[in-house]
This record gives sequence, structure tokens and C-alpha cells, in this order.
Amino acid sequence: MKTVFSYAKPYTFYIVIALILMLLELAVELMQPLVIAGIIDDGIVAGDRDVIIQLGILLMVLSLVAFASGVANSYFAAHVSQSFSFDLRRSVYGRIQSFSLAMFNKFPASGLITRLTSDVTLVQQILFMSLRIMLRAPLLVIGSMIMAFVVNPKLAIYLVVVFPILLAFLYIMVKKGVTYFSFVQQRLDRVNRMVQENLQAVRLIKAYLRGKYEANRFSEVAGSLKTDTVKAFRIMEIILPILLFGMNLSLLAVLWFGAFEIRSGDAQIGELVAIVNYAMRMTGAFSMFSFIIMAFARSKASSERIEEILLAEDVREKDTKGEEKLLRRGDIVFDNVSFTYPGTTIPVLKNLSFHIKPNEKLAIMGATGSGKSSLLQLIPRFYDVSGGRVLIHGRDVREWSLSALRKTIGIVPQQSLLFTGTISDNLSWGKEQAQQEELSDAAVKAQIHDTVERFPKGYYTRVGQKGVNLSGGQKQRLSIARALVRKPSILILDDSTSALDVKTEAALWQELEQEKATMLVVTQKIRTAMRADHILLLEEGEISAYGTHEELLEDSELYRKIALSQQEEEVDEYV
Ligand SMILES: Nc1ncnc2c1ncn2[C@@H]1O[C@H](COP(=O)(O)OP(=O)(O)OP(=O)(O)O)[C@@H](O)[C@H]1O
Repeated sequence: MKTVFSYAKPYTFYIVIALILMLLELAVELMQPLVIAGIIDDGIVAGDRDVIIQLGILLMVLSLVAFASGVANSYFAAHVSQSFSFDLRRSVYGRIQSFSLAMFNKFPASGLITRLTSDVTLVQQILFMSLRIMLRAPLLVIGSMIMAFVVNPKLAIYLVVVFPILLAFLYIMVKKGVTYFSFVQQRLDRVNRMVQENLQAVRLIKAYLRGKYEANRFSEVAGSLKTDTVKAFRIMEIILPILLFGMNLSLLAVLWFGAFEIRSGDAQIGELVAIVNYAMRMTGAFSMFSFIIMAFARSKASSERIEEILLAEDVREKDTKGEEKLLRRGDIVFDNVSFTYPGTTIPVLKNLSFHIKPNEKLAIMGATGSGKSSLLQLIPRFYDVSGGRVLIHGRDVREWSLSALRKTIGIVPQQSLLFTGTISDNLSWGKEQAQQEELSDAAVKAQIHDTVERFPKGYYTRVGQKGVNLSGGQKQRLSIARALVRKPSILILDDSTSALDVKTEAALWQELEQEKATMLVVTQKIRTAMRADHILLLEEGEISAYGTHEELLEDSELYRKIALSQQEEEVDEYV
């Protein structure tokens, strides 16, 4: 909890004010029974009207002071807790943005969403409660106890007896609560994951008529969230009755023995009333405890989950400058590279060695699951190799500054992803402050300029949820344009032209061939692979063949088979 609550440090001044106001409210509250005892003993019993009026006015002033400091305390507590959660959420979000992909394997998106929303809110609530009631409740118990001793030590003893038993009971409950509530948050992660998955696949679910099946799966997941939440709350619910039972027992003892004391003249009625009043306040404070403990248990579990993100060991950015220029040469070497995804045991790439010279174009082919995308991800360091080295300009990618490395690389992923906003926003996403000319240049090369121009608002057409829905091929071409805007020295295309027709694809390749960039192109099509300087054929994570189209036709049985089958397909299409 230490790391999370260090985010409250900048607000120390307001926290101190809130605490002072809380203590003032508490002090006033503790004085009230004394004043009431005075009214009874020195006013009513002694028959002194002036004392009753004076102490009555004092009681009213005290109530007003308690009210005012309570309101002011709430104001500062809200200010501190809201600012704290804003800072914390921003920081967690920033941390997630800097995560390597290996970290996303460890923390799925749904869990990150729960941490950013529900977990931060729970921690914020506990900070608010700490400033408002959490400290007040124990202080009220201790203060009431001390004041009861001041009033009449003999009677106060009966309040003390149950105290250690109740504390031990509370301690056990907090421990149990933390475990149970961390389960609840995990269940919430699962619900979020399910919702996210379903909303993303809504078209597929409709097409396959799986709505009912998915609804049942959701009920199951939501049901286990309900069951675990009920379990956790049930534990918490027994706290209050047990605390009240203990306190009421001691209250009965005070009344019972108090009656004897008064009869024997060792205590006055006012004193007994004051002690009963303190006992009632202690009972009230204890009942607040059950509420506080529940919140504490929940927020402890939540703050631990947030700290997992803030303190996670990850690839850290090295602060080195002037590296971009060297990286721009785009010379890539895979030196005996092996790779296993974090958290798994089976290697997906095994002992790969090859060299791509500056501005060379390499086509990567292979069956689905053979490791093509995995290979590409090692260059921008989305993942780090498990064995061997990936070198750019002769230096291990792990030794380059990460931002310099990524600035020189343009990536077009397998699934084109556009953001809500205009086409222009999406293109300049690749390079902030890009001029319109640069955007349209890239669009021309990517064969999408004419299409964009045909939209009524051209480059200012909105895409995404509230804009036009682009076709798969249009999205692919916009993604390519976005990568080209960066003028990358290394261009990575992961099967990014699959949705293009033959003519458009040929025109696109003609443009790409002129680009001054080292290119790695994953493709399924021989037609595309032939245009590359070299072709790398992967088979179950290993290099099955490497060479030019002609060399591979000669040397690789597998390549010949693929070429033949695609020739037949083309003939079939033609016929
Ligand atoms: N994030 C991941 N975590 C664990 N294993 C993964 C992950 N991504 C891919 N894999 C596994 O790695 C292997 C290679 O996958 P990869 O995506 O690199 O293949 P690919 O050749 O690009 O396939 P495709 O042509 O279908 O895109 C597969 O067995 C896949 O199950």
C-alpha cells in the first residue's frame, strides 16, 4: 500500500488540515457528555438555573463547531482523495502505455481495465474515509475510554474489559476480508474480459447465432462474481453484530454496577449518564468499524493489484541520444535467434540466422503458426529473444535506445486498426506534426489517395464508430500509408496486403520497391514473394529455405509445392 499512498504526498497540506478539522470535531464530540453531566449534576440536581442556561448555550456552540468542522473536513477529504485518484490513475495508465508486449501477456487487458477503474476507485474511497471517519472511529473509541476514566474510573473499567477481545476479533476479520476481496476483484477481471471479448466479436456472435450460448457463459462468470462477493460480504456482516453484542454487554455491566455505586454515594447520576453516553459513542464508533474494515480489506486488495502494475519489472528505456542516425542504415542480422513466448515452454522460433542488407526486401513465407509474426515482433522489441541476438547496424537491439529504435521502424500489423478520428488524424498518428503534403504523398504510394479524395470531406472524413466504415482493403492501405508517413528505414508488413485486388497490389508494390527502406514482408502469395530480393521459408519456427525465387524453386520441395498450387489456383480463377 506504501507505493500507492505515496501519491497522496503532494496533498500533505490539505491532509493535515482535514485531520485537524477531524480532531476538532472529535474533541467537541468528546466534550459534550461532560457538559451534559454538568447540566444534570450542577444544574438539575443542584437546582441552579444559571448553570443550566450557561452550559446549555455551551452545548449548542459545541454542536455548531462540530457541524462546521465536519463539513469543512468533508470538503478537504473529497479534494485530496479525488486529486489522489486522478494522479494515480494517470500514472498507472502511463505505466501501461510503456509496457512491452511481454507485460500484456502477464496482465491481460481486462485486468488492466479493472485496475484502472474499480481498483483505483476503491483506493480513493479508503483515502476519503481515512480522512473523514477511519481515524475518527478508533480515536473516538480511545478518547471515550479516557474520558470515561476521567469521569469515574471504577465504572469505566467495565468498558475496558471487552476491548482486547474485540480488537483480536477485528484483526482476524481484516485478514480474511483481504483474501476474499482480492478474489472478488479477480472475478471482476473475468467479467470485464468476457464483456470485452463479446463486444469485439459481436458480428461474429450474430453470424454464428451464438448469442444465447455467450449469454449463458456470461451468466456463469457473472454468477461466480456474485457468489464470491456475497461470501466476502457475509464475513463482513457478522462483524457488526458481534461488536455490538460485546459493547452492549459492557454497557449492561456499567448500568448494573452504576446503580450500586450511586446508591452507596460513590458515583453521581450525571457521571453515570456521561459514562453511558461515552459507551454509546464507542458502540457507534465500533459499528463504523465494520464498514471501515470492509472498505480497508477491499482497498488493500486493490492497492496490491495497482502496485503490481506500478512496480512490475519491465524493459526500461535507456536514455541515449544520437542513435537514430545509425539505426537509419537498416542493416538487420538474426544471429542464431530462438524465441519462446513468456509464460510458455514451447519455442516458436528455433536457431534462426540470416542477414538483411540495407534497403533489401525480404519476403517471409510459411504455414499458419510457423512463427512469421513472432519473428517480426523481435525487431521493434515487442518481445526480447530467448536465445541468440537480433542486431541492427551490428548492435544488439537490446542495446539501442527503445524510442530511437521504434522511431526508425514502420509497422503494418496483420489486423489493420484505425482510431476514431479523421483520416488525417489516423495518418499523422505515425508522425506528429506531419504536413498535409506528407500525408497525401504516403497515401498516393499506398494507393488510397484517390479513394480518400472521393469522400465528401476528403482527408477530414471521420472513420471509426461515428464515421464511415471502411472496407478491409481500404483499412489495410491506410495502415500502410500511416507507416510510410514516418519515412521508416525498416518497414515491416505482416500480411498487410491480403485484402487487395491483384492490380492494386501490383501498383502498391511498385511504389514500395522504390522506398529507401529495408523491408520485411510476410506474405502467403508467391506473386508477392517473387518481387523480394530474398525469400525466407519458415517451417515450425525453423528456416526451411532461404534464397531468391529461382533458388528456392530449385532447392525447396515445399516452395515448389506452394508455387505450383498457387499457379493452379490462378489458372482456375482465369478459367
Ligand atoms: N502472444 C502469444 N503468446 C503465446 N503464444 C503465442 C502468442 N502469439 C503466437 N503464439 C504462438 O506462436 C506460434 C507462432 O505464431 P505466429 O503468430 O508467429 O505465426 P504466424 O506464422 O505469423 O501465423 P499466421 O500466418 O497464422 O499469422 C503459434 O503456435 C502461436 O500459437
